[in-house]
Amino acid sequence: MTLGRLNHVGVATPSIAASIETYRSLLGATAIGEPFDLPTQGVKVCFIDAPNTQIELIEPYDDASPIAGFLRKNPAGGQHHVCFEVPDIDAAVAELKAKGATVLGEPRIGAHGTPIIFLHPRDMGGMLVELMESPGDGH
Ligand SMILES: CC[C@H](C(=O)O)C(=O)SCCNC(=O)CCNC(=O)[C@H](O)C(C)(C)COP(=O)(O)OP(=O)(O)OC[C@H]1O[C@@H](n2cnc3c(N)ncnc32)[C@H](O)[C@@H]1OP(=O)(O)O
Ligand SMILES: [Co+2]
Repeated sequence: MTLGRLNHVGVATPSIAASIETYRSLLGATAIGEPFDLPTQGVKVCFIDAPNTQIELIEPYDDASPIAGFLRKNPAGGQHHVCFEVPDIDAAVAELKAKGATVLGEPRIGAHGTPIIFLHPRDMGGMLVELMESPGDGH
């Protein structure tokens, strides 16, 4: 497995609209994508571009959202996960499982339209790590 670029930092929020305003007013964010729903993953998503990576704002799509528990513990939201790119998600999953890591679920299509998986925080020193297969356009 080859660790690739940091594709995005996932930030959980109770309100994407409020977070957009914070990034715009405090940090001068200008490249703010249109929010969109990803019901298959239980979240609403909005990407804010930085020169070398993205902030992925995620808000629960419904009460069954995988981030609902996180927001109950952290009502104001906060850093939720980091996502690194890998060249081949299936090869990465096989290698990680062989190393005894807990891969959460099966590869499924994420917000960039390529397959993703998550490693359990206990395998990564308390940090939720997402791996995504590199998109063809490099972004
Ligand atoms: C996929 C679309 C988009 C994309 O980029 O394409 C996204 O990234 S959407 C992101 C939302 N989806 C996910 O997060 C899916 C993977 N996450 C999970 O399966 C769960 O959230 C899981 C298993 C990490 C935690 O589940 P849950 O919150 O229900 O369990 P617990 O509250 O019991 O937590 C267990 C243990 O993990 C710690 N924890 C939970 N969330 C995080 C986190 N974000 N970062 C670090 N640690 C986390 C929690 O504190 C518990 O620790 P413990 O020491 O056992 O108390
Ligand atoms: Co993500």
